[in-house]
Amino acid sequence: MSAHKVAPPPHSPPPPPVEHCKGVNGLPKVVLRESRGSSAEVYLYGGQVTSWKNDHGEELLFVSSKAIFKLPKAIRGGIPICFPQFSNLGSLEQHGFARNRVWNIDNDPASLPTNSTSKAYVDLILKPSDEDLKIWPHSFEFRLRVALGPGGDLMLTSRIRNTDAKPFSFTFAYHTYFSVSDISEVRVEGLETLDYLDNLQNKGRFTEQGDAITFESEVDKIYLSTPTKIAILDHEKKRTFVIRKDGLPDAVVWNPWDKKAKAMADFGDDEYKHMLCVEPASIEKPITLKPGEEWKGRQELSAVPSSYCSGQLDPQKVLQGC
Ligand SMILES: O=P(O)(O)OC[C@H]1O[C@H](O)[C@H](O)[C@@H](O)[C@@H]1O
Repeated sequence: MSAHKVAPPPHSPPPPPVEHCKGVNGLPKVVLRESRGSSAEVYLYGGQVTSWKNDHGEELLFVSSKAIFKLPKAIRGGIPICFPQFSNLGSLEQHGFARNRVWNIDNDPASLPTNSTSKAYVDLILKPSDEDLKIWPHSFEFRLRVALGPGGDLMLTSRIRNTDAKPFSFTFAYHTYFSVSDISEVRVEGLETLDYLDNLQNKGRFTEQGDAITFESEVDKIYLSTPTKIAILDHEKKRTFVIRKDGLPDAVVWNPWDKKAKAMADFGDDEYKHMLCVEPASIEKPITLKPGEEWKGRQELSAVPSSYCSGQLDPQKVLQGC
């Protein structure tokens, strides 16, 4: 008799690829999920990615335990967007205002070519308010797409259009905070032998010497005319981040180290050991847009096991995408 046969439990539906919900302090955020398990979170505050997890649920970005999710302080970690000014290179506040404005969902994004079948993406838009126009008198539309690829890659595409009647110029960076096991075990490949401006030496211009970039003290450098691919090798985690970028010739490398860490209210004293910023940017040569023109800048992040390259931390293999 089959009277006692228990029906199999109903399958719970898979979580949606895009979910709009509330984050810290009730701030609106969007969660992206890919079917194999990777995920990302984007706050409308700052248009800022604050989480990127692989399909094992491991966090790949650094966000400070002391981050303040409250206007007007930018969120410390994830991927703040520096626009229309990087650092203090102009009359605006440090890193411009895009990172501490509330962005909107863009329900009518002008079409972007998609080369992926993923539905896990969101389009945001930032337009200047009347107050913004007083401090930076240029009309623009900034469209940001954040997308997760089927393999868990995180892609950010920025499109900035001049909707003004006169040209304007800006500098830009994706201020990406990577999570690393131990900064002293990390190497960056792809920037060796390049020229850089050293923020710790009055932006003086120097040429990088030696093989790879390793870390044993504070670093704050703007590498110039960098290749489209940069790798961060985390020896202890046996993980390599590969950064691919387009439209962004420069790359900032920043770690505040112990003294600066202590001086930052929204950053833990020892957290510098577990983060590294590598920031695809356009700084040395500001971008100029004529009325009606649009600029596009992209960064694509992947995290691969270092053993992916046959167990060798061979930078050339990583950079060639073996
Ligand atoms: O503290 P923030 O305004 O977020 O800036 C954090 C850092 O951003 C960049 O990496 C700059 O090159 C650094 O000079 C700066 O200290």
